[in-house]
Amino acid sequence: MLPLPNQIVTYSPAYTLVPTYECFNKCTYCNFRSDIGSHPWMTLEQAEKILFSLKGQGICEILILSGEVHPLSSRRQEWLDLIYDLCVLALSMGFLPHTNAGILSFSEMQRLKNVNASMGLMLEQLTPKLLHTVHRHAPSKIPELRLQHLQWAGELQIPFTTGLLLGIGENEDDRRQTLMAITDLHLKYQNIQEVILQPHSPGSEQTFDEVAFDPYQLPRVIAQAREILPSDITIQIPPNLVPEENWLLACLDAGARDLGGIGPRDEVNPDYPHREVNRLREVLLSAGWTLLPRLPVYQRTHSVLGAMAFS
Ligand SMILES: O=c1nc2n(C[C@H](O)[C@H](O)[C@H](O)CO)c3cc(O)ccc3cc-2c(=O)[nH]1
Ligand SMILES: C[C@H]1O[C@@H](n2cnc3c(N)ncnc32)[C@H](O)[C@@H]1O
Ligand code: MET
Ligand code: SF4
Repeated sequence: MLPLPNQIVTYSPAYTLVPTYECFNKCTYCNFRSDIGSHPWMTLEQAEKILFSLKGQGICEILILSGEVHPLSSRRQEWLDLIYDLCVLALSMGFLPHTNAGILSFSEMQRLKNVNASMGLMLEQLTPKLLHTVHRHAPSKIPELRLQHLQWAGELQIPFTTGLLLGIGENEDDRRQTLMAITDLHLKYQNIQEVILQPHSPGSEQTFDEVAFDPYQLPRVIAQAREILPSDITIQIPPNLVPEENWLLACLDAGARDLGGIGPRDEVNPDYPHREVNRLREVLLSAGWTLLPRLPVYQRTHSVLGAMAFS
């Protein structure tokens, strides 16, 4: 018997490629970035080897997640070309790219749209007070810039993932404001597929010494988000950052319906490995949920690449 639609929870079998860890921002919660010039960038030859080894493993999405090169740097064009070429390579090998490379210009987004099934950028939190704390040295996290990026993604009709980073110094009202801004953009452009509610999870590399977002609060925040967001936006949570199975199930009861990209290494939070997909499937099934894989595009209407994926 097929599961009822409201009993389905999805995930995307994914692998993350990192063009560069180098980043001109210094978000204090980041465990990912490295200093400019400290490591060589990924080469297409390296990427080809990795992608070749992934064939036949059921992986569909290639998440291209990058540190950011300053918009005025002489290497900006080379960086964007590398991201573009990685997307083309992934497509040519039968994968669907999803790029989150931080803040891009309109023309950069326009170019990457042609080689991505979908794209993403976390709004994090809109409150400007974070520019004095965790984002003090992170010009890419200026709220207006991120809103502008989302607006352009809407104008370009790019199927899009955004989200909130939770527990970085915001309060409940700040979260509500951020969720309302996402709602407004979606009502205008209808291109937001999912909103990630991402609990801040400390790792070994970061300078921010705040505690983790309390995972016991997550179901409440999900319920709040579900009340604000339009019903055609799916709420995504990262299962590796919710270690207790009962609480993961409580998150689903509260309205989360997607577990994001699941792959061998969480590049953003390498200290929190994923459970085996089979284990996740068992846990969910014990409470009546059916875990199913999905593509990085939800609908066929928004992008040519998306339509091709379903044909
Ligand atoms: O597609 C995305 N996946 C995001 N993911 C998912 C993730 O990078 C991978 O898809 C899997 O974790 C791979 O194992 C995050 C995971 C984290 O632990 C922390 C932050 C993120 C943020 C994003 C994101 O902005 N976009
Ligand atoms: C790619 C996305 O990863 C998220 N991100 C960055 N660092 C952390 C962390 N320590 N814990 C959880 N999420 C994090 C941010 O929201 C960013 O936009
Ligand atoms: N640098 C981008 C951002 O923060 C994506 C990767 S973050 C680990 O938005
Ligand atoms: S979170 Fe993204 S923008 Fe911030 S320092 Fe890390 S890589 Fe750079």
